[in-house]
Amino acid sequence: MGDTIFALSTAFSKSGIAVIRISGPNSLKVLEHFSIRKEIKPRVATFAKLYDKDHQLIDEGIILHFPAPNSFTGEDIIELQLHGSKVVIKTVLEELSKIFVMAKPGEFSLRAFLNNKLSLTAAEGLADLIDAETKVQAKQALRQMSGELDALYQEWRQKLVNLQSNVEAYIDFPEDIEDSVLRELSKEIQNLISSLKNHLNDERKGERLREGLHVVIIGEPNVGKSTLFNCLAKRDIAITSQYAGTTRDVLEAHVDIGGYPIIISDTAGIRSSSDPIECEGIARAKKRASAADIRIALFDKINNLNCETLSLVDEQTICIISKADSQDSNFLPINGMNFLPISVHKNKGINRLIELIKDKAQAMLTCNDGPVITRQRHRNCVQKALEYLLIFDNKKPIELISEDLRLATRELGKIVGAIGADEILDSIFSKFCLGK
Ligand SMILES: Nc1nc2c(c(=O)[nH]1)N(C=O)[C@@H](CNc1ccc(C(=O)N[C@@H](CCC(=O)O)C(=O)O)cc1)CN2
Ligand SMILES: Nc1nc2c(ncn2[C@@H]2O[C@H](COP(=O)(O)OP(=O)(O)OP(=O)(O)O)[C@@H](O)[C@H]2O)c(=O)[nH]1
Ligand SMILES: [K+]
Ligand SMILES: [Mg+2]
Repeated sequence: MGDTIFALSTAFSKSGIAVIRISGPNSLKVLEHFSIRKEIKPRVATFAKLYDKDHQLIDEGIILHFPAPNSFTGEDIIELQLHGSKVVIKTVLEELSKIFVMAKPGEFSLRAFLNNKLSLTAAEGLADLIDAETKVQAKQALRQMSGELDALYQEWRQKLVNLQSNVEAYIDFPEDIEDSVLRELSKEIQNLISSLKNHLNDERKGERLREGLHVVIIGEPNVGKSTLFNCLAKRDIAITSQYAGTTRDVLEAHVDIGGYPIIISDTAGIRSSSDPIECEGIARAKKRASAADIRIALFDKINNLNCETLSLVDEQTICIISKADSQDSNFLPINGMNFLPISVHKNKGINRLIELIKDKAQAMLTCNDGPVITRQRHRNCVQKALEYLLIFDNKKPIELISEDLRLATRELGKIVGAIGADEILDSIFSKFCLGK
């Protein structure tokens, strides 16, 4: 630590206001550097002018001082709230680099974590909030920022620490340990095992919510896939035409459906083809279809349903009759399946389709109880902790029992940052954005 760092915390683009943050023991030096003469009172917004060494005005702005330890990072912070002009931003950053060090991505949050201002999972939640594209994603991030997930893992970890210290009391006198103590220990461990298993058995809902749900549109050529794709994306992304075989590459759009993050893909029409490029497109379409969470299968002929598309239909597939321009959008039961007629051209059934996607997303992404795993990192650690608990056997020598408990504790410690190996912190914070 030690260094005083700075970064632009807002986006580098033309904007109303730009915020530059400076954090570290020497941050107040910035006042002298820009010849700011006004007294800057702690935590009070002060209007001031910034000058360069030749007494030329750079900009006028608002200065904030958050004295340590009562700041976001826990260090002395100065904020320069300037006009969002690229020239102003560039000039000020250039000046700051003469006296301070440019912050690395996530370095402010890393310092906040190291100064106990943020738990590790709360810092991850903060990064998720910034990355969130929909309300439900933001809600999950805010829950994690509030410390729920941290509290859960800390509670489990503390239980393990207590159990381990109970066991260790007997290490030098293993013959003194009574059966009732071992039975109690077994019981506690079985309880933890079932809590951890429960927590892991979540169908990756939290992670999927963070990443977005993959929905793919499939069907034979010319059924109107790209037309529907553009309609759902509310943008003219894909080329549509009357010629079968128009789409070759998989196209993607991020859309917000009822607060749920959906990554929707348009694909090449599936048919047998001798054109090698079209064949590659079809192979990609099939691959994407099987990897997706939800499929939307389009058929434009009720009486002659395309077999190859039908073979890709499963529980998580929404079956659509497309180009149903003169039809009501009520489900049609065909061969024991329900087909929703839609028409993009006549705007029929589209809202119903959106509702269907939303319902499926809700079912796949909503966890009812307790804080959830939101990253693979959490899952890996909980899984490993579980594995150490599963090999618990109260007939083992006490030293071995104690060692397994220690290793399980360590895995939970990694999630909450109690085991703060540099490489763990590096891999987490380096993915944050600059200035955060
Ligand atoms: N201008 C500005 N807006 C911002 C931030 C910022 O750094 N600057 N934030 C940056 O992420 C977020 C707010 N987060 C913050 C977190 C803690 C403190 C802070 O001063 N904490 C003190 C006092 C807490 C209190 O008064 O309750 C502390 O923790 O001791 C400030 C902002 C969003 N908005
Ligand atoms: N009448 C009518 N025509 C439609 C509708 N949706 C799409 N079409 C027409 O169907 C034709 C094919 O549409 P596309 O969206 O290119 O079909 P596609 O499934 O993406 O085709 P490929 O990419 O070639 O597989 C175009 O002429 C569209 O205008 C609709 O709701 N009603
Ligand atoms: K087409
Ligand atoms: Mg197409």
